[in-house]
Amino acid sequence: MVRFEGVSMRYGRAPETLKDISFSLRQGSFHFLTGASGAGKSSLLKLIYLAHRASRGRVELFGRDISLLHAQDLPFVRRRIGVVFQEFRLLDHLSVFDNAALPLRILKRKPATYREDVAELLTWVGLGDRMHALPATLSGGEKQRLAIARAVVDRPDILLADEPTGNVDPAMSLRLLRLFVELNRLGTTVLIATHDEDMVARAGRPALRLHDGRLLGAEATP
Ligand SMILES: Nc1ncnc2c1ncn2[C@@H]1O[C@H](COP(=O)(O)OP(=O)(O)OP(=O)(O)O)[C@@H](O)[C@H]1O
Repeated sequence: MVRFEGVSMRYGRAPETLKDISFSLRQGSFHFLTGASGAGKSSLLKLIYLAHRASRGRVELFGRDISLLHAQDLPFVRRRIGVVFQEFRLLDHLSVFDNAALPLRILKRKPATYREDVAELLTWVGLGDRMHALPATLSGGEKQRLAIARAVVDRPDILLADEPTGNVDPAMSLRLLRLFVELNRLGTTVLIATHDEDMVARAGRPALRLHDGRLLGAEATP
């Protein structure tokens, strides 16, 4: 699903943020990505969701070297990847329901085909009674849960989540973890960047550990 071979990346002319990273994520696997603030977790996710290019090495997605993808292929590849951004990136003028349904709206699916599923998903993340609200009226934790609902609504092949439980209480964190586990059980490859070592321990899943832009440890390659 995802394969990095000797990958480095830098922002502009700055020194390398990620250095010589190699790992692979098999289809259907579930990993955490841990490391101190600034270790490079978000940067590594950016390489996978094609928001940034490697400065060295090779990144493969779905068995294809991404440097060989044509520009017109990029939207199709991106569509297979659900992303929970650290800063949510919700659309302020759309309701909670329409934000959650956004990937389906972009695909021009008919609302009648997804209305119930989206409502059920929003209920699952505890937003069943906020479906008609605007994002500006939500708490930080509610925004985070909406961002998660939007990322998983179209059952992506890969789910990337950047600190997805940073703003919620332990009970909701557990509930969201169960949502990720359930999605993974249905076949989605999951990679969650987090500081939450308790969640990592509880989940009993392998972790890729970043330190100062380098990947540590034998756990890194499943
Ligand atoms: N857009 C950018 N331009 C320049 N430098 C950046 C940019 N984004 C991140 N960096 C730098 O890259 C390094 C890694 O940042 P990154 O956000 O990937 O770390 P992180 O492990 O996700 O941190 P956190 O847990 O605080 O989110 C940091 O030194 C950061 O300042």
